[in-house]
Amino acid sequence: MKIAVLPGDGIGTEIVEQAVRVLKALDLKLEMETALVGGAAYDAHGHPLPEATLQLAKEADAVLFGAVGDWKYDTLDRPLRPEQAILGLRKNLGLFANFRPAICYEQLVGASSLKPELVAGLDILIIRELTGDIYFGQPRGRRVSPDGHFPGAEEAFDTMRYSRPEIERIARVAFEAARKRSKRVTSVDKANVLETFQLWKDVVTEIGKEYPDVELDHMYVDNAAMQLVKAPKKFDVVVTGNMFGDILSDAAAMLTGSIGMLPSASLNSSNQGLYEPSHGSAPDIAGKGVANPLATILSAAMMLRFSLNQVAAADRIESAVQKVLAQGLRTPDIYSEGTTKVGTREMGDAVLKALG
Ligand SMILES: NC(=O)c1ccc[n+]([C@@H]2O[C@H](COP(=O)([O-])OP(=O)(O)OC[C@H]3O[C@@H](n4cnc5c(N)ncnc54)[C@H](O)[C@@H]3O)[C@@H](O)[C@H]2O)c1
Ligand SMILES: CC(C)[C@H](C(=O)O)[C@@H](O)C(=O)O
Ligand SMILES: [Mg+2]
Repeated sequence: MKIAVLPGDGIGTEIVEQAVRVLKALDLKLEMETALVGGAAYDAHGHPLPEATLQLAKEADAVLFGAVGDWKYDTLDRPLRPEQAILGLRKNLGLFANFRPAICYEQLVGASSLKPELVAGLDILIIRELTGDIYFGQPRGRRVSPDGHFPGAEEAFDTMRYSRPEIERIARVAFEAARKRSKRVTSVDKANVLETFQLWKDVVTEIGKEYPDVELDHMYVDNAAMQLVKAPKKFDVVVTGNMFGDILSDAAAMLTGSIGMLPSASLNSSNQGLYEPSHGSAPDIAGKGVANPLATILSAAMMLRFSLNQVAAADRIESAVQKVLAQGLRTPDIYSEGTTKVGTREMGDAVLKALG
């Protein structure tokens, strides 16, 4: 089983290091090969997603990804910016289905910015479409405005678009996932304003008829953002487009205590997957050894479960994470009084030890 390990930038290298240590300790005969990606690859090779890195990812059974980006690259031409690496991997590998489970572990109820009773027992799954929407729609660009409110002014534009098959396949992913959980799907859209999301709603409703055992409801994204902080436990599986999913999953992260707790899996139709924390390279804390590695370690567990068919090993990692939280160990992002503050590496050490 071959894993492409792409740490990337900022805290990406620190957190992936811990996940790799955990994977190695499992004795699974995993072949891991590391490559540069993002700003690190740009610095070394002049491109955020070098051909060799893309090739490695394509040939691997799964990809373990850290994070990319730093403010210092924000003035580069867009194709050279670090973020294009993760977008390019998603597109090139066809990783259209992004799973972002937001689980509030019992020990972290107090770490959430919401009242404990709102998040205790929370277990929701955001399924984000990952290769379409305004992220990839053409045309896009900057130009002199030919019309509009200010003809002749500089303007920029992007295109939001979804095709029926793109919506059908992500809807099926959501309904199938719901069948294994509490059989409820909330489809989040903006059909009251956008054609793209009227089609989204129509198609999800049609596919829903193939799953009569799953209850489907629809919610506008603005309301969904509000409900997510008002009564998050009312949700089970949430399915939505690329951009709304990006925003709602960061919001959902805080229900779990920290964005440092939110893992993710991005799958294609052959179950090849890329596994990464939902957060970014966190330049504000990079190099300080304080980043929370648990989202990445939990992403590695998802990799074992979804792409490598190593369910027992995935269980071992997830129980080890629960154990270290029960021991009271906390990186600063999830720290609260009465617990023990540890750094990235110490948290990795503790998970290793707790693997048993
Ligand atoms: N998939 C990715 O690679 C990815 C995802 C999101 C953002 N980014 C990039 O990361 C860079 C920084 O973006 P941002 O600041 O908006 O988002 P971010 O997720 O990197 O950080 C947001 C906040 O959360 C904190 N944080 C994030 N991960 C943490 C962890 N594991 N432990 C503790 N605290 C953590 C950060 O310190 C920061 O205060 C940008 O260049 C952005 O484009 C990359
Ligand atoms: C870095 C960026 C391209 C990425 C996204 O917007 O998808 C990130 O925010 C994420 O959530 O994975
Ligand atoms: Mg995001």
